Amino acid sequence: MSAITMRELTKVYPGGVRALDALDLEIADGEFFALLGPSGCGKTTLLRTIAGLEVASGGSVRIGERDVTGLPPGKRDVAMVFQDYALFPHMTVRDNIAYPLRIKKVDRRSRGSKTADTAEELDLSGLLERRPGQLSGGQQQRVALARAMACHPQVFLLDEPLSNLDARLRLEARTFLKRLQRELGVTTVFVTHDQAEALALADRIAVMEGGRIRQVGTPTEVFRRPANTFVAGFIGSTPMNLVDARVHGDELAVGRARLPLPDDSHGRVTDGERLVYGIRPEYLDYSPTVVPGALTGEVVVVENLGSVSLVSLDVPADDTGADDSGADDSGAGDAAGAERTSVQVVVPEGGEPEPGDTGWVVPRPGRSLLYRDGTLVTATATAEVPAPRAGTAVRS
Ligand SMILES: Nc1ncnc2c1ncn2[C@@H]1O[C@H](COP(=O)(O)OP(=O)(O)OP(=O)(O)O)[C@@H](O)[C@H]1O
Repeated sequence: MSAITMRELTKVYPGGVRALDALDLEIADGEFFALLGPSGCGKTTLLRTIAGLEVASGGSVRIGERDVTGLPPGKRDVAMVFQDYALFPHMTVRDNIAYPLRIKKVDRRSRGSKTADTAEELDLSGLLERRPGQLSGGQQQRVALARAMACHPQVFLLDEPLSNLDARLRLEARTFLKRLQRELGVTTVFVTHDQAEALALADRIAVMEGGRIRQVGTPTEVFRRPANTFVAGFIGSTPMNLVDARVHGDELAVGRARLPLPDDSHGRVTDGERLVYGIRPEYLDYSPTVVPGALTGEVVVVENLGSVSLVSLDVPADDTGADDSGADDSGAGDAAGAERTSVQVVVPEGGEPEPGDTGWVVPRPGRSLLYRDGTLVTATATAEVPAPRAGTAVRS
């Protein structure tokens, strides 16, 4: 078990693609850590560079006390599980699990006992004589994990560990993986492009873009307080509402609505300043009746998500004329096709409106965020993040 520390880690592929750009990251001993981001952001390159399968172009990787930057994969004491599991098709499950022990020249007797123990732990004892082709996807995944575990490495590296499983098996495997990691307590880094998977599994998440890290935090932190609009748009099963706004005294003008300034923005914004107002659809309450000052608009789409619906409202976004010309009061702004923006709100079962209805949406206290030039305007202290409740609104 070990911490992993990366300093100014850079990887430039032949041809000039800068897949990792002077990246700094610390992963704690025993942590279950997710690398998350869109395709091409450098997740797999980072994992492979920790494993030693890619050679860093600059910077360093430390595992525990050791600088492993120049070491080959076999000398790093890490085990990697590949997306396609990379099992040997001609070998039995037993031989697949024992393979790395054989490479390490572990004697036959302890090889046998370690293989049996690991198989037992992963519920594979009854399958030891089968070949990979005779196993289900979930069983193959467990064999790949067993092969990685048999050597008791300091670090597990998992590349999209659940992506080859169908939706139901994936949920099962998720629970299994989380329990296993907790029991073993081995520092584990996994790559995923699925934000729901990262939120559900990880102790902490690094959200990456273009070879850099845009935010590192617990699932609660990245969900509730995305550090920038990139993370705000990427995390969450429905993206955060991000709407143009203007500071108006101690209020915020969003379209024609006047909202209270978020608590932690007091003293950090100036009157008249243009910012982006962010609020998650889960943290807005829908009202079919007038709420003075609230955001209001026409319901355009109602999507049924099971126990809740996602309601999209078309909200007038343009507040520029409101104070200066009084044109808004005449309704001329609408007729002239004033800018509109879409605001989404999660509505519980039974309260869904119909398309064409007029609705009002009210932010829950403490959930509104402000972004200046794409960066969160905040006091930054994570202590300000309310403690997560059981059954938090993070959906997966
Ligand atoms: N062997 C290579 N040679 C040249 N460029 C590469 C190589 N491997 C990856 N790249 C480039 O490096 C960047 C990062 O790729 P990487 O595979 O690390 O991204 P990723 O976040 O894992 O993406 P995905 O989710 O699609 O797997 C991409 O622009 C990719 O095209």
